[in-house]
Amino acid sequence: MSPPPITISIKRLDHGKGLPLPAYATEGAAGMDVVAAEALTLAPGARAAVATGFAIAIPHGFEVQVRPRSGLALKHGVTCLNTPGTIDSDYRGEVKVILANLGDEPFEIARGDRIAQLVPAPVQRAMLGEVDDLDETVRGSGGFGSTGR
Ligand SMILES: O=c1ccn([C@H]2C[C@H](O)[C@@H](COP(=O)(O)OP(=O)(O)OP(=O)(O)O)O2)c(=O)[nH]1
Ligand SMILES: [Mg+2]
Repeated sequence: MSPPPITISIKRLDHGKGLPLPAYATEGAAGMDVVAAEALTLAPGARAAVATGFAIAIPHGFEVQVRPRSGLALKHGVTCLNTPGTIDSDYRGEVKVILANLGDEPFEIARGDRIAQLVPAPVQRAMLGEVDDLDETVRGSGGFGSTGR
């Protein structure tokens, strides 16, 4: 059983009027698909912060992750460069999707195209306890492939 849904306030900006709000495509979808509020062409190797036409207020203690769509990644090499993007609960500006074209062809985005998905998540905060020595482990400082392929 998943926890009960949280309510995220959403405000359409002027250039977002007439666009569908983010929505789950299927009953079991984890992410709400979000559409572009502007048309643009992403050249190979280019990146852009794509307008969505809305702003949100996330309840304290939660974030919203902006994740790529696998279809765009596999078919066109188009992904969210900063994946997963982080929308802070205190951010009130326009939500943007930072898309990068890692493919070989220019990628055309039309207003209304689904470009990413939004996944809310609880935020675990931490306090830092500064020490002179950390406890010892078998791994120690081994990392970055130290256990083999
Ligand atoms: O994909 C993204 C990532 C971020 N943001 C917005 C919301 C987020 O709350 C804010 C800051 O994001 P982040 O903390 O990742 O960027 P930063 O470079 O650390 O900027 P800041 O100094 O404003 O925190 O930018 C988006 O609209 N889309
Ligand atoms: Mg930040």
